[in-house]
Amino acid sequence: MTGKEEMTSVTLDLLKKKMDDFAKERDWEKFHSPRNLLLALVGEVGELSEIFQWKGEVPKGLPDWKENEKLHLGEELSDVLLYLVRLSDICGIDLGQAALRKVQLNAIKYPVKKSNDE
Ligand SMILES: Nc1ccn([C@H]2C[C@H](O)[C@@H](COP(=O)(O)OP(=O)(O)OP(=O)(O)O)O2)c(=O)n1
Repeated sequence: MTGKEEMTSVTLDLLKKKMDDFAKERDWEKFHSPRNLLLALVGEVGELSEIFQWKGEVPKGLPDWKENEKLHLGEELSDVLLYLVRLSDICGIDLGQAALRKVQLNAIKYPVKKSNDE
């Protein structure tokens, strides 16, 4: 990674471009079909789950975790994100816009007043 990239805020569009370049450079576009990407995504969610498996409840911020455990967690979270971004791109979905719209729909479905009353 270049110094410039480290200072640039990471956007979904940047990750989308990185994944597209990664696949093109290796001639792996043929493998990145919607179904393959979905299965890869689910596999990475499994790897993410394994990190928490058998640990019991974990305090927020993971204060007792070693640095290498947190590094591993970051890697698995990233794999999930990267496959999700790639799957969305290959399906022609603008993930950022879709997520923003979903946040708005959630706010309508769960009004602040109503949820505070319950
Ligand atoms: N056909 C592929 C294979 C890999 N990747 C990228 C996306 C993921 O970020 C990462 C996944 O790589 P691995 O399949 O090697 O999985 P892990 O990194 O989790 O390794 P391991 O399963 O050995 O823990 O590489 C990809 O885009 N397309």
